[in-house]
Amino acid sequence: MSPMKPLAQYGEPTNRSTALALDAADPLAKYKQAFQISDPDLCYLDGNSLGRMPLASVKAVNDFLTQEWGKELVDGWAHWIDEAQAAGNLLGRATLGAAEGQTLVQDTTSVNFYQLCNAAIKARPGRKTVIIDSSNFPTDRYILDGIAKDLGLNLITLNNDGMGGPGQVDVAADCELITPEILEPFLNDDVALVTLQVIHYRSGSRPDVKAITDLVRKHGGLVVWDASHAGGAIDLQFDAWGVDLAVGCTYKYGNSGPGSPAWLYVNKSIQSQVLPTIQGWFANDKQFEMGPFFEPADHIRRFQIASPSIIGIRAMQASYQIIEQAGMQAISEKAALGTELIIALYDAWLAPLGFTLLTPRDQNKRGGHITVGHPDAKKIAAAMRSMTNTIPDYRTPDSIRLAIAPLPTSYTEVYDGLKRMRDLVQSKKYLEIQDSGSRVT
Ligand SMILES: Nc1ccccc1C(=O)C[C@H](N)C(=O)O
Repeated sequence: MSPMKPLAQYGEPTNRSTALALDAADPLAKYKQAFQISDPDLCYLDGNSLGRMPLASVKAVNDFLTQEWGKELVDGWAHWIDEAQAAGNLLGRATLGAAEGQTLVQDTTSVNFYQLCNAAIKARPGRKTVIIDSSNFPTDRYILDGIAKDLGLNLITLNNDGMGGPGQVDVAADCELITPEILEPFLNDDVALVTLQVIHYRSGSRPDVKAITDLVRKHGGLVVWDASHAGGAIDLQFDAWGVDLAVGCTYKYGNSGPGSPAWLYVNKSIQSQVLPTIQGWFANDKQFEMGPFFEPADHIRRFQIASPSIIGIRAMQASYQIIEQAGMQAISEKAALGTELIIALYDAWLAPLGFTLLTPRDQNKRGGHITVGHPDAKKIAAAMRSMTNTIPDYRTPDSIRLAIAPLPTSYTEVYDGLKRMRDLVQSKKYLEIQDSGSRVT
């Protein structure tokens, strides 16, 4: 597979022929057919929230129902029992740069985050400070706040977006980005845990995972990374970067379906030092002896709580096999080029209409989505859906996220979506939009 050339070599970004030329040269173009495309006119730019459905998932789930559960009944457990680990190995290999035995596919990102944050804090006894940023995803902020209250810890919220939070301290960050320089003044021998996003959910910024992990380690603390918006979009190399602990979901760029099982990663080098807070029976070393005492396995299973969702795992495996085949290098390259196209169209079309760019221009500092700000963002995002057959998403207070999910999204889809967005805002027709009444944005 030959690598893609820089954007400028395909032509002027505002010409549709440029997007068509990008698609013609795209080594991943064929993968769009692997997904259900019910409406070919729809520009789906929200793969950063919920990925499209791979056609292979239908067969995988159906086969599970009829050939496994339906036929095998309880005997199926003989081969289902370790599926959280098998699925974890696939996900780790395909998307995390993780060798076997360090990843589990189970539960939700929230539960996995709770488990790993608690484990990290307890692995640093005597340390009483935990650090998060105010632009972090709500579930991470709320869960860490709960843990801090439970364990009597001092929670520092780095106020990098002006929204504040418990124990807030103001920091000057560009595009919300937490850098080692911003973080370092808060690190000392009282800090047990720092938790950050690999790709910021709102702004799309990407911190330097290795540099921050090394810095926190130098001060004796641990980092829990949330890679929900990064997995399947950028080429993660957790083993090589020395990441200790990480979590993420599988329903965004992982295309595994709404509520699909999430994952956790615990580096082999620290597995013996960290323990689960929710001591489920799957974590017990001799699980089927069902003994009176909890004795955790000395490997990744010590973080498994309970029965894996096999139906969810079958859908997830179908999707991650496609990702593995396509390869994260090609996928991350398309995310970089596709987001560059979005930025070029933003410069030409959106900036003159009063939009601002909230994502870094440096492709090493972003992932698969670009975020633009506008005072009428909520209305514009809703009108794009109902009036132009283009799906972005809105995030409070004033952001619209526009993503290229590299496997199912074409460059032309991105181009058409951005053009419809420009025309809509230029015409001011979006001002006529009525609130849909949905709780979801
Ligand atoms: N699980 C959901 C259920 C309903 C609506 C959105 C979600 C999301 O996951 C949102 C995503 N994490 C985001 O960055 O906005």
